[in-house]
Amino acid sequence: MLRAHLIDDVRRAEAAAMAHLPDGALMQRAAAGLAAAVLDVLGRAYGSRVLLLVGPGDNGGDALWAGARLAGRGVAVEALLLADRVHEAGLAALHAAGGRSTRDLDDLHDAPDLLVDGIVGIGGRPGLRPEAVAALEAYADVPVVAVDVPSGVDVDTGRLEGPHVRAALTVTFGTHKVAHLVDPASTASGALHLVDLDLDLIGGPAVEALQPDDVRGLLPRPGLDAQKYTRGVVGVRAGSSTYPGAALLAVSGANTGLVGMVRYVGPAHVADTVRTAHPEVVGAGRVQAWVVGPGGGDDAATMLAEARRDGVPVVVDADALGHLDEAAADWVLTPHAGELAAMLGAEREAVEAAPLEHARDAARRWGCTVLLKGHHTLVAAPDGRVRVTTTGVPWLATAGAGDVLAGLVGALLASGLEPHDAASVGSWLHGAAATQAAAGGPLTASRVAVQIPQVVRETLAGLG
Ligand SMILES: NC(=O)C1=CN([C@@H]2O[C@H](COP(=O)(O)OP(=O)(O)OC[C@H]3O[C@@H](n4cnc5c(N)ncnc54)[C@H](O)[C@@H]3O)[C@@H](O)[C@H]2O)[C@@H](O)CC1
Ligand SMILES: Nc1ncnc2c1ncn2[C@@H]1O[C@H](COP(=O)(O)OP(=O)(O)O)[C@@H](O)[C@H]1O
Ligand SMILES: [K+]
Repeated sequence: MLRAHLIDDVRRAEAAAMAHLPDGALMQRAAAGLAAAVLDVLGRAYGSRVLLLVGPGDNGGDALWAGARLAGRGVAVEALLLADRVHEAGLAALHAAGGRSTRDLDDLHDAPDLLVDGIVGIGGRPGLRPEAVAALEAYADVPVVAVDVPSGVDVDTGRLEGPHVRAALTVTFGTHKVAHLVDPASTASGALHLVDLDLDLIGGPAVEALQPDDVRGLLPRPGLDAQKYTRGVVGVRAGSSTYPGAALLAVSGANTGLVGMVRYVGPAHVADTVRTAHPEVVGAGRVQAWVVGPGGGDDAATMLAEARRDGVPVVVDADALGHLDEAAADWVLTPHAGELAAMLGAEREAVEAAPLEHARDAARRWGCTVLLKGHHTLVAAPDGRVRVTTTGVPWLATAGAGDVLAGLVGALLASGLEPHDAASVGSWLHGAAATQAAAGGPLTASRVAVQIPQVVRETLAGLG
């Protein structure tokens, strides 16, 4: 599991570690990891040029000490000092290793190969000062390696307010931070590299992200004595004359072999189309979970009321979300930002600016799991736990992809996974299937569903 902690928990763990370590030991570990990661990006030391952007705190100190190490390896290192006072020992070390520093952007001429953003770290307030913005604008085409976090982002919430760094790589220390994983700040973090500081983090993670091993441990697999009914039956109530395709896509997400049987209930002509494409699918009967809503149109309210009567877990998606007055604890709601905004009486922009806060609010409000779709989909539980999906590609933002996801999550619920696991494992598989199917190019929702068994196969085999 990849875990992200809040700043206060990081500071507590750092203080505990420093109590029994020599002075500066943690910063040296951080700087060594940072220098190694920068060298990796540069590919060679001699002939490379790096510019450090240095702010007033220990984040700047990390950058300066790493700069000293890089200068010692033959990299041409300059530091632009963006504060009246910077980390003294770090600056002295940089100078001693042959690096140079200035306070004036005009002293710098040729563009470096790489910027190292040591402006602020976990002590930073959101936004950047004009001097920092000017330096970033002067080298807008140069890739940035962020130290700990891209400066200017709101580290604990993932919000973006005001100017901030856009990193190609963020080298972080001890544990991940919320802004690395949660939108919109995750889009400013680039690739992530964690330098282990051997911290003892006592507080639980603020958010976590499933890794292939976690998914392998959670995936349902049939026992030797399995029968189709013991593996779970999922039912899909979706589609209408206006949107017959949504029924097909939801069924294709449900019918990937993860349960013993799939039922479809909907208009007769839609049911015919569904069974032509998926001959395994049967009609009404007992299920262990329902998927309700994709393409339901005006029938969505009835679909939801009928599914509710069975007292089994329900995935509530798309049109059905507009008819939700109450939910049971074992339900999963799967809105995108626009749908969640309507559910909460908020503006879509407000949800997009603070998805973590809104997903948590919704999970508490309805007392069930809420899966908020987006670039990094969030799965929030009513007790505040949140998982974030880091698989997937932007090509997945395509019509019908959400219908496939709803079907897949429903199948995992029917197989017996608890709602938080079903939603987060489903979202992980959905993203991984999209990445594989897209293979660097465009994608349609149908292709995502077709790819799911292959992703399951590789995950079970430990190839993920
Ligand atoms: N906590 C840890 O476990 C470790 C922390 N280290 C480094 O220390 C950093 C935290 O250092 P600090 O606590 O000194 O804090 P920062 O270096 O993040 O900066 C805080 C300083 O920046 C100023 N400031 C705040 N917002 C600003 C803004 N938007 N623009 C300009 N100035 C701003 C503040 O007034 C304060 O002087 C971490 O991010 C990491 O890089 C590492 O050296 C090693 C381990
Ligand atoms: N920028 C993005 N990067 C990766 N995945 C995305 C991005 N934007 C949306 N997605 C994913 O694409 C899918 C779109 O679903 P949804 O909005 O419900 O569309 P539809 O209703 O047409 O099926 C969701 O799984 C969502 O997480
Ligand atoms: K930084």
